[in-house]
Amino acid sequence: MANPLQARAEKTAQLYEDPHNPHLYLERACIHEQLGFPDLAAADAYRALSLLESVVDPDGCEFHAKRKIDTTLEDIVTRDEVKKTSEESGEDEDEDSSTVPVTQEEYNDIIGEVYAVLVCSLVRCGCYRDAYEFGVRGIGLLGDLDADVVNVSTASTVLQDQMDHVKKVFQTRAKTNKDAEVDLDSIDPAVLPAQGFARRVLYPWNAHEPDRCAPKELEFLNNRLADVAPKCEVRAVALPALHGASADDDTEVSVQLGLFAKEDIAADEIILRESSLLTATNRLHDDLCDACNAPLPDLGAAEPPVACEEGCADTIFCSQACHDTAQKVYHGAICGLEDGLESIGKDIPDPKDKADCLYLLLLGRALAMSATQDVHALDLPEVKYIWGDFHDLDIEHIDQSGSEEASLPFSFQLNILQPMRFLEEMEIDPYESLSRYDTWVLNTLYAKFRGTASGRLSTWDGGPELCAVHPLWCLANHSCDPNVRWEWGGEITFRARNDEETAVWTRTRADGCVEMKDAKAGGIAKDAEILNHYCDIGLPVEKRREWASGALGGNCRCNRCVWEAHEI
Ligand SMILES: C[S@@+](CC[C@H](N)C(=O)[O-])C[C@H]1O[C@@H](n2cnc3c(N)ncnc32)[C@H](O)[C@@H]1O
Repeated sequence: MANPLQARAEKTAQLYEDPHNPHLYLERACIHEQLGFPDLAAADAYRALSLLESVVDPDGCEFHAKRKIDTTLEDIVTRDEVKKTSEESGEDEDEDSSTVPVTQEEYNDIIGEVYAVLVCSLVRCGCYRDAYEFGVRGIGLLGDLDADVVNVSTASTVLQDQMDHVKKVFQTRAKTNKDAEVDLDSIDPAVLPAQGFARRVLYPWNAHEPDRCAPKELEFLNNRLADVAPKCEVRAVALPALHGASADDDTEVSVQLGLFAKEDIAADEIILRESSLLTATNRLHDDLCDACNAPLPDLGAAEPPVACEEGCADTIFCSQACHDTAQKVYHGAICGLEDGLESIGKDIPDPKDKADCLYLLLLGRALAMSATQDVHALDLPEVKYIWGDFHDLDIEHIDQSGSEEASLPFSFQLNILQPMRFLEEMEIDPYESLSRYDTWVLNTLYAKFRGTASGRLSTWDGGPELCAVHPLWCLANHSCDPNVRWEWGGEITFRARNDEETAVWTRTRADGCVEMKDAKAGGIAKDAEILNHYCDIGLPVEKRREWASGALGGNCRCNRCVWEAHEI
């Protein structure tokens, strides 16, 4: 392929014109595979598969596979025949005379390759559970097809090879005898990992990401900050680079943003108050405001809770103001559609999956915001300027074995299937809306949320139940010797620490003596950086590093950590 990026752009443009064409999704999946994006390839192959299913089960599918007619006589004849048949039967289902339905022959031609690409891509991402499910389905289906059908035997061989790989993963996970033969039917899919990884990168075709350190963008952010934190300012700052190879080089820096004090700030002063509608909860039938997640007032209060008047029975707001804002910001597009949407990502039995599902719900809120405001999700002000912790991308050198860049949790359920369900429940055609909600857009949203969202734990079971992105609050960097505390009720706040709250540095010398450094005074001096804490600062250095490494992208190298770990 001459230039895969160019080929991808051309194929994507064709898809925008011809969004229900499974051939094009399969072709783009192959380009994504070559570009080293098996996650995007899996999503395209799944779109092709879902559309192809309509060929064999037209009544069971909402979206039907069709393609723009080309100028061949055959296509024109087919189009005219379809038109005649629907006129005779009184149907006017497909008024679009520029498309023809995908035929059974076309289905037979590509179904094998679609399964092969889907399963290979899921295996490459490490999503073995869904790779197994589709592999078994594909092998069964291809077995039923005529062996003469084009590509079937090649695809069957590919699927069998992939299943051999899945069997090995199963044997390792289930700790069974490695030399024993494993029967595909005996595999318990629950033993296989469902979550793999995708590259966490700024996609070369992503034209939505701003140059956050440019003076114009800094001015924009500072204007927004004026109301939320009048004594603070956003500035560019050089932080130690903490990812992978850079982690060993303590001179390498990453230029990012941070919050700074514009003037002296007294101890205990609240310096930032921010509320956000980019929130999500996994509690069903909640007693929290649907918009800001503040507790709902009592029914008998002077200003009682406000229900959605369009019949969303479980959508309650803490005030008329939250109701009105919600309608404009995110609820407009989903008003009246609560029943279908309610079941997605909530009531998760396994606590391990709860945090990941909260990110899915946050994604759902971002989709609702985008649809309500008719704005691309990556251009929403709550999203556009937040940190995505992207790794550098070398598109010329693709590491097929999986690379350090592949650090974004990725699963078939959370990145492909459930987002499509969200769109369908929102009455948005996921194929026609590809330019807005393509998988790379969703991955970018996830990368941003995973780097910045704050979570709240349930008072019932200690599991995560609430999360939100506060786009200005999250500009503050971390230190294990922070100068602020944060609290999150309806709004999130920063309060300057007082003398009793600043961290005491402690380390044990080789001779067993404990060394301590006097804690700093509270308050924040003009021009000092506002330093938040992403972990409990009462923990010892190893534990703090362990807890904060996910949010930081590596081991903390703040002054306190470096001193306590005897690195200076
Ligand atoms: C919530 S964001 C903080 C704001 C971010 N600097 C920005 O430009 O928007 C978290 C990211 O900031 C960086 N960061 C925060 N504190 C850091 C620290 N003490 N050392 C190195 N990097 C830090 C890490 O890259 C981390 O993934």
